[in-house]
Amino acid sequence: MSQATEVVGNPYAAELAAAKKAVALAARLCQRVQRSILHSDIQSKADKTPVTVADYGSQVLVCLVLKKELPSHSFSIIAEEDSKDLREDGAQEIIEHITTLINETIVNDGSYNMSLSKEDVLSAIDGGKSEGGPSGRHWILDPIDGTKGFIRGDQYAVALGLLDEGKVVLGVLGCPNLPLKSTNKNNSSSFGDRIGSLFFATIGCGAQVEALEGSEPQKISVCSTNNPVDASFFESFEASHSKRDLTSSIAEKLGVRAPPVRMDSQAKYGALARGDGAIFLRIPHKSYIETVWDHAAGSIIVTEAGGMVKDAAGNDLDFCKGRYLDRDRGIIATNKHLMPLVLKAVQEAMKEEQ
Ligand SMILES: Nc1ncnc2c1ncn2[C@@H]1O[C@H](COP(=O)(O)O)[C@@H](OP(=O)(O)O)[C@H]1O
Ligand SMILES: [Mg+2]
Ligand SMILES: [Mg+2]
Ligand SMILES: [Mg+2]
Repeated sequence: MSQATEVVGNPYAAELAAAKKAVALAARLCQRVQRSILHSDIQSKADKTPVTVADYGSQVLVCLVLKKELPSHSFSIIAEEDSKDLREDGAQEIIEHITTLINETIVNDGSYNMSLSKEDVLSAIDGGKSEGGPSGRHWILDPIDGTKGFIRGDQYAVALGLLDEGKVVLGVLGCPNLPLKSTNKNNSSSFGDRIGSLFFATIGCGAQVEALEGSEPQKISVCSTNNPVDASFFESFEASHSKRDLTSSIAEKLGVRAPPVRMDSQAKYGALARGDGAIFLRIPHKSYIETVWDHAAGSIIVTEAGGMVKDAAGNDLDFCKGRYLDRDRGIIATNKHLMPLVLKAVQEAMKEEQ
């Protein structure tokens, strides 16, 4: 489909074009950092989860591109990172490194003739403090989702969504390490062996994928199986993010035969949306509270590809309660045939949980 046909009838065409540009540019910075990541590029946050120079750099670049490309829009963004740790004593070197990475990425891209100072970088990071909510428009950004995968050299995603009057209306997922070709033979395309996938969707317009560095977009859809025996399921690579005793008991109840496909980040939602697997299970420990940026982009890509995304009680995810997701524990994504069966198995497994 050409760019021109893509925008016809899409009320979010301008926002989608800006979001794709923002995610693609941020992904370039991430790819460069991942190729030669150093110990000094990584910090530990107060909650003991990691953050890298690329998480900060990606957040700044996404905000910068959205503001440049949509100058007449008021700008509110709920983003994962803040500058608190970068404002502590001893962080000068890391801020300098982040600033250099951002400025070099801007120069190499050539779209904007500008250079940011260290203070510009810190205040751009802090621009992500919006509380979102049910009214107005708010971007939702995970500058690197799957930071642990990113550090390991595995999958990660730059994930950007748009909330409009309480509903996620647009999502873009940049997955630099995900092959463009689906592993589902029924969805095989002419994409060859290229690595780097950009998934995107706007409400009512379907979901598509193209090469991260640009190619003709292709419509995608979730796999259509109605038999769980033929289904495979995705779960987190990190064992601490989703309880494996529960996911394996759910798979057993469903009769799923294939072993789980373990992958970091919302790349799982992208892979599910194009039919690489049939079910995504995320059942964190009871005390864990989900954030909106971990699911906004991925969930609209799956629903626009014909799938469903629910919490463990079968409710839709509610993205308009602020920075945290208001949901019953657990997130399940699958197609419309399998959802009732998976929900039943999830609820049974949770009842039996020790
Ligand atoms: N103990 C925990 N339980 C569940 N999720 C966790 C977690 N610690 C971190 N996470 C979240 O899991 C996300 C990665 O998801 P996945 O498991 O699908 O790779 C992380 O996103 P970030 O990497 O953006 O911080 C983080 O928000
Ligand atoms: Mg994080
Ligand atoms: Mg995340
Ligand atoms: Mg993140």
